[in-house]
Amino acid sequence: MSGRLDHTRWLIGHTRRLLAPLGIAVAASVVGKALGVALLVVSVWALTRMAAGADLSVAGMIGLLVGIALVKALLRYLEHYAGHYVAFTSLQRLRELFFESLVPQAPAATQGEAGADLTERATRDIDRIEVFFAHTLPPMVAAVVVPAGYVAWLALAVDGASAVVVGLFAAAALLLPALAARGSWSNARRVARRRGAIAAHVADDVQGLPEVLSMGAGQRRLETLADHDDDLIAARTRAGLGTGLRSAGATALRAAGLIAVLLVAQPSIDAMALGLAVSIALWGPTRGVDDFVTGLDSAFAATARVREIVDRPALITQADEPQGLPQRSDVVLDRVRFAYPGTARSVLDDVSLRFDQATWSYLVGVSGSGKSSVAGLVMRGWDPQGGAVTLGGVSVDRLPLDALRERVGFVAQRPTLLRGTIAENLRLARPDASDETLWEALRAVALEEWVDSLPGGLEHRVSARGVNVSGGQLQRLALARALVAEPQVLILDEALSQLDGPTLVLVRERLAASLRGLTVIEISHRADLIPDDAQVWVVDAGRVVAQGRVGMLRATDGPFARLEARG
Ligand SMILES: Nc1ncnc2c1ncn2[C@@H]1O[C@H](COP(=O)(O)OP(=O)(O)OP(=O)(O)O)[C@@H](O)[C@H]1O
Repeated sequence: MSGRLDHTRWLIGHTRRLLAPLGIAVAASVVGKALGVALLVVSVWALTRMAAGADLSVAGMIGLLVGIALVKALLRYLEHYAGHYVAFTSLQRLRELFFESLVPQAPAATQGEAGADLTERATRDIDRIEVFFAHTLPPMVAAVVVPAGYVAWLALAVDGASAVVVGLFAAAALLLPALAARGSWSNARRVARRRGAIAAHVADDVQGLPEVLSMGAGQRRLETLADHDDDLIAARTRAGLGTGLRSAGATALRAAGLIAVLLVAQPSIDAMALGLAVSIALWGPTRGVDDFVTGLDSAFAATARVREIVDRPALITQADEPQGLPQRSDVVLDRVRFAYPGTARSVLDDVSLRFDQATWSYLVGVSGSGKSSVAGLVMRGWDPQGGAVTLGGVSVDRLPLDALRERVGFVAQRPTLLRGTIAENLRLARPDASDETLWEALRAVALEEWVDSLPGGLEHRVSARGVNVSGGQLQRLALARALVAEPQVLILDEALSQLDGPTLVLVRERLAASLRGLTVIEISHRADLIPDDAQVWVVDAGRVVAQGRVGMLRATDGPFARLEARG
């Protein structure tokens, strides 16, 4: 597990191009805090001078103090502006990095329960890192430089003994947070882990609410959530106790510092007054360190969670010199052997398949036979351990990943719609697609009458995940969306499974009539209703067990006919 120093290096690596604004924030913090101390010190110095009979202009002193206060306010603004500029630019970069690193890991990293946890890492964890960028370096530098400067001034201009005492107590106040460092760090990581677990648990419950309630598992789920909560509360209580003890220690230290100054500076009134003024005024800059230490540990714990994703070795890698895109769009698997990462069992064993350009081919087999795994390999969700997967004669691992995934459209059995209008959903891949293109796609999936009948038509709003449309409408909308994207290969993974027989036949007929060079690979566990003239591949337990024209296979007593008989 990486430590704080390592996380600091990693985070600073993302601010390299922001050194100028960071420098401005640090300088503004140092000068601003020095002026804050000066307000008190100058006031006390003026009073001691006046008490000693010096002829100082009160108006002039007030003018000076007002001037210092104004400049200090301006510098405070500058410190915050520059600090937050650095923070938000860095956080934006981290978010980009997070998503960039997820792309080659998808869908493996984004499947199932990982979703909610990933969302927590991509949003709230990255937000928590703000403390590191915006509220750490400037106050940290100021907490060291400002006391050092005033102690030097005290020593040179007022009284050496008071300076030593003020310096020692200021240093002790700075070192106090370090005493609790180990406990606070492990606690911060525990808090971060628990927060992630709670977010994942709540997301699962919200998504699976009907199942949880119908299984009578509501109470049990709440109890598990309460356990996570208890753990979080315990960790946060411990963190609060640490902060409280540190704060009490710092207060005691400050009081002791004042008494010590009085003891060593007497009988000189000047040394006592100025020593006290510097001591009291330095509480601000030194307290700054204590303030950010807790937030900083949360930021490092959040950094660790973000790095668990970003630093994870990519499942698939981009070719150093990707090849140009092929003209053809036939898909071929040649003697492919594949086991999911971390598992020993081959789910595809010596599999060779061929899906010709501009044809609608079928890949059928019982549940678990390896059909979806084929789709995953074509889109490079994973890479096979043996054999080759080619598109238009070029190995898919030689193609730029973005271009490959643009070319290969995919419609899942349970697709997701985004909250918005039907038109917005259909235009997901092509924001500039015309209304006519959208209607054409809707006609191809036999949805044009339904959309036309909706209030607003194309502008009708669908809810997130498409809960206000039926399963079959959802699947057909997803298919229309894939058609608008104009892929060259379209993989339908049980994507028409919720359609009744006649609608299924109608959609296949309409689509097949408008293929225009599109290569369609339909994955299904059902063999009935497939047209007689279609090419089909039958897989079973990760092996190809039959292949040919459907009509021919139907007439033979073999794997296809047996699959069809299962219904
Ligand atoms: N991400 C994964 N990690 C590990 N094993 C997996 C993963 N996805 C699928 N498998 C396993 O690989 C085998 C083939 O699964 P696959 O999803 O390819 O089958 P399928 O024929 O598409 O099944 P279905 O018709 O039920 O969708 C199954 O035994 C499954 O448990």
